Amino acid sequence: MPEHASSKRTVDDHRAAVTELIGSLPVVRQPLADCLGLVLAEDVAATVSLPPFDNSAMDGYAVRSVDVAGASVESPVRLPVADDIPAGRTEVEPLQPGTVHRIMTGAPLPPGADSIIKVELTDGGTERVLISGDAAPGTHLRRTGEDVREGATVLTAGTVLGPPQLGLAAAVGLADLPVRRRPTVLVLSTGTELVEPGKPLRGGQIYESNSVLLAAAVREIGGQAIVLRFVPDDVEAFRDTIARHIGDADLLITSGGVSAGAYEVVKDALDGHGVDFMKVAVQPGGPQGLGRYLDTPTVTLPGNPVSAALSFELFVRPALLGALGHRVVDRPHATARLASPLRSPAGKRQYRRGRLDRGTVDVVPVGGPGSHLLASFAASNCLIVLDEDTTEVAAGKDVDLLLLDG
Ligand SMILES: Nc1nc2c(c(=O)[nH]1)N[C@H]1C(S)=C(S)[C@@H](COP(=O)(O)OP(=O)(O)OC[C@H]3O[C@@H](n4cnc5c(N)ncnc54)[C@H](O)[C@@H]3O)O[C@H]1N2
Ligand code: MOO
Repeated sequence: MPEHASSKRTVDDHRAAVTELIGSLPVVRQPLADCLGLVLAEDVAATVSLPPFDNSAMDGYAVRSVDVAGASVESPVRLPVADDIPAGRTEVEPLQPGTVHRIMTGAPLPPGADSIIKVELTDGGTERVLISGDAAPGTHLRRTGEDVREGATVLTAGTVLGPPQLGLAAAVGLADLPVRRRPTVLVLSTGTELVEPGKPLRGGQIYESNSVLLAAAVREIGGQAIVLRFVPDDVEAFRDTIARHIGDADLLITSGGVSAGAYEVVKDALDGHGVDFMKVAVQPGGPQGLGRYLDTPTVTLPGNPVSAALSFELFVRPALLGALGHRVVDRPHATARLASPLRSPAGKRQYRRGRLDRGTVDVVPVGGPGSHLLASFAASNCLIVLDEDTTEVAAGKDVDLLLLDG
């Protein structure tokens, strides 16, 4: 059967269809420890000010600045130490004129004190202390609310929660945060020829790699992947495996079994059961399927390892990022000079593997266009995008890139 480029779906249309299929994930309150990389779904406010109370920024002595005015090495001031305040003291006695309190970093400032003399400017005394430096009012003090005021919005909806944001949430007293919950994604590989890595390989068999790659790609963006051991090319076994696990899943991703062969298990099992199969005008990654199987969003990727990886990259990754609430779902683009000429099939958007190294202006194609060349993909850090109208690009021409490590 001849291929008609015009009857194929565009990359952008397929991506939009996958995005619509997956939709948005529900908002839940998640403990901070499980929020890394997730997106805040609502603004959140501080339950306390930060700092919550006036406190010392130094280990030293809380003083009234007038009591140490003019103190120096040549003319030190000796004062009685009336109290000792470690960090964590919840009750502090007021500071009486003419006395000091020994105080540690983070300990509450006693009423009446207006500055801190750090211990290095003293003899460190515990009964009486010799102070050989003065301090203007406010020295080494951390004031209530100077970082955050109680009730203020500290993190806004749409923020990607990294270590500093999670630390801030904890500091203002929040134990959990409203986020879009992690999607649970079933990853299922098909093919009688596939053998689990670590087991002996016979002629005609290959090690199964797609489920490892796809599960890692799901986890990288914050999803939970459940890898179902790949099933042989047997429609009933395939349907049984899915039926046993699909209940709790937000998405089913399969790889393999979707092209034109005699044993296309995914197609045979899902076609007419809520999943449609089509060709997308892309290379690699042409044969695709999507729909709802047993009412669960289902995306069927082609089996060639680079096809599966690239299909995830182009269609599933942005859809899952969008479902998680990310505002930026695209990889960064760049333009670079092509180091060696490339050809591309008319009517298809081709994604070639490339390397663009820091400080260089040329992008170097890595390996050929074949969708079985996994090592080339693993050695790349960008994709060279050759659009549907491009059939060749000469060396030295500018090309559009998607940066995979950006
Ligand atoms: N007559 C045609 N043949 C093929 C066409 C076509 O249009 N007409 N399309 C080709 C393209 S493009 C692709 S991509 C593949 C897609 O095929 P399937 O999705 O049916 O995948 P399989 O046949 O099951 O496998 C393809 C290839 O990839 C290897 N594979 C599969 N799964 C895994 C896995 N989990 N880990 C590692 N390797 C895997 C498999 O052994 C095959 O070598 O079809 C072309 N053919
Ligand atoms: O379209 Mo297939 O995915 O190139 O190898």
